[in-house]
Amino acid sequence: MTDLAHIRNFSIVAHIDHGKSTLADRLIQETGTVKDRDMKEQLLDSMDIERERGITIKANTVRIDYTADNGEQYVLNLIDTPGHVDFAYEVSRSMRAVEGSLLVVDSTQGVEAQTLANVYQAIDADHDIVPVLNKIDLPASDCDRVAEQIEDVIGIDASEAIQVSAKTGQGIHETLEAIVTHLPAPKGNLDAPLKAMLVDSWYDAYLGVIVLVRIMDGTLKKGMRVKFMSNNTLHHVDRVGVFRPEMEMVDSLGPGEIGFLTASIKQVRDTRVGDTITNDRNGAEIALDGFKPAQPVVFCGLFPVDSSEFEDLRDAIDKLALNDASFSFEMETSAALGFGFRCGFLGLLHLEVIRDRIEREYDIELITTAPSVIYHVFMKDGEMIELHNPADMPDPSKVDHIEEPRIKATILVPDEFLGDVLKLCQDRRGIQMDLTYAGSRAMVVYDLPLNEVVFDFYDRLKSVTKGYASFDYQMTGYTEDALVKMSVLVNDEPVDALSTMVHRDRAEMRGRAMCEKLKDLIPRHMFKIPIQAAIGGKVIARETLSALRKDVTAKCYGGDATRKRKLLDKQKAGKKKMRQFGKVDIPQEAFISALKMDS
Ligand SMILES: Nc1nc2c(ncn2[C@@H]2O[C@H](COP(=O)(O)OP(=O)(O)OP(=O)(O)O)[C@@H](O)[C@H]2O)c(=O)[nH]1
Repeated sequence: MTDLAHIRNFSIVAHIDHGKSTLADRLIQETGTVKDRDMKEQLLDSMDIERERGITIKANTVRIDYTADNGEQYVLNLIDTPGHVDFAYEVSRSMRAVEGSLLVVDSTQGVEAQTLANVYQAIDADHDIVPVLNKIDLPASDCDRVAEQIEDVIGIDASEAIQVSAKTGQGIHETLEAIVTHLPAPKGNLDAPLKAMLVDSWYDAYLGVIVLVRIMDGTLKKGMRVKFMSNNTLHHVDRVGVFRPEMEMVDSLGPGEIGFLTASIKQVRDTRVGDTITNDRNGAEIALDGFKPAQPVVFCGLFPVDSSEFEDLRDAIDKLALNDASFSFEMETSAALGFGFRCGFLGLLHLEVIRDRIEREYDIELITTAPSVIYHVFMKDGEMIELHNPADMPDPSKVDHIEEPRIKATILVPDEFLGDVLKLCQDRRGIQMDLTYAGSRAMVVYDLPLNEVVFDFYDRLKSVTKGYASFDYQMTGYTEDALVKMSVLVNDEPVDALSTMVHRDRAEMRGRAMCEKLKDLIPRHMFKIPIQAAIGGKVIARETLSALRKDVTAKCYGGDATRKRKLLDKQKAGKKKMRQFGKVDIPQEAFISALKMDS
């Protein structure tokens, strides 16, 4: 157990790619926490997929021993937090477990939208903040300008910002000293009953559920019985330990410390993030302020391309959900796609990560239907239905009105692209709330419908600004609008997986665009195929895919049977990734591509 005065708990907040993980690696290396030969790049990003995509998904933790220039021994606990908007909630909960933050800003870029969003979370959690200007080894680094920007835009003192290159190691020692001298020691009472905050939990194949905790008061000891206060369940603590970053067992953890426990818990779902853990008897009476649970905001259907893989998909989803309480699912049947699951995600990146993991780790090819947000459908009889799937839209004659979720989006963009960004937001039914300048960059705040953002807004934003814009959002609430369900019919059969909710004024444009896209995406068949978009019974757009006249084997005149078979086999292989709708084959990519909008 370490005395409180010699503990510092901190997190690193940064915009994506500003060097948070590299800096964490450097801090670990400089203090000899991991031997040089064991050092891999981005040590804290443990999952393969994270390493490949270079993004941090789960919060990770490491305990670092550091002997400061004053000769004293300190324990530094770093909780690494994700930088992407989808995981803003994970950032907020880990923030509550520490007292300070390093604010990392790339000195060649400056403050970005996620820098703001994350630093505001740190300020909300009452953190002391040490600004760090990273990437000073690069010629484009401009520390004075960026320090000024931090003061102007964020409003914190940056006169003592530390200049660092996480790449070369310059400034790392100064950063460690600043953590010890500028960040506060945690507070806590050793003699009080145990009060530990459940910060995070995940499933480990060998140890069962691992629970990351921050001890507020009292002591957590191996062998003791504890109570989870949210549901009064009792558990026998069989291991207590810390991350260095590998697990190291210890006998106990005291106030201010961060570590983990295991207690033969089988499912992540049995551990509620934000819960308070205390003694089974004479425990704390008042729990810590709970956190809000993560709510999925984007829903889509996942179906196996090969329907015989449904059970495998169920297995994969069950396993993934064990480790990810923010991912929700229920079984879904679709006339067109057969059996599958309707799944809820924190955002699009979360969706992509889960889909990739199913395809890659479980080797199941998937059809992903159009992502949708949750609509509130108010019926004439006063009932309110939460609509997760446009295919379940009730009969419109019984609907009184529909509300959709809206967001407050903050976009930072260099001046020259401002016009394009405003146009994009306007086209997506946005309402401009604010426009300010910080140097040569504009900061625009828009009120936008979430449904216009979930699909490809971020891709479009990146492409119209050549990657220079940064974007962050928060949900604000629900408002009523003129929304309708648009269905798509291929060869006169409705394809429910392609139905979407759209604004009435845009329905025709969207319908036309979708039919044109589908016409390109669906291969020609031996017969003519009408492709239609409709609202209720009314067709609003139509394209016709003409019939394929030539038989692929026709040119193999003569009787070369092998060649003919080869050609047919080739055609079959091409079909593998398609699903049949009535008599029509629709390729997998059509489901996503058809919904991408060009504006
Ligand atoms: N030249 C230079 N490159 C750096 C420095 N620090 C980080 N990088 C590079 O910048 C890129 C992003 O760094 P990361 O550490 O992955 O950024 P991050 O903020 O952790 O990103 P996420 O974990 O995805 O949020 C990587 O290619 C790093 O190698 C630095 O000081 N100098």
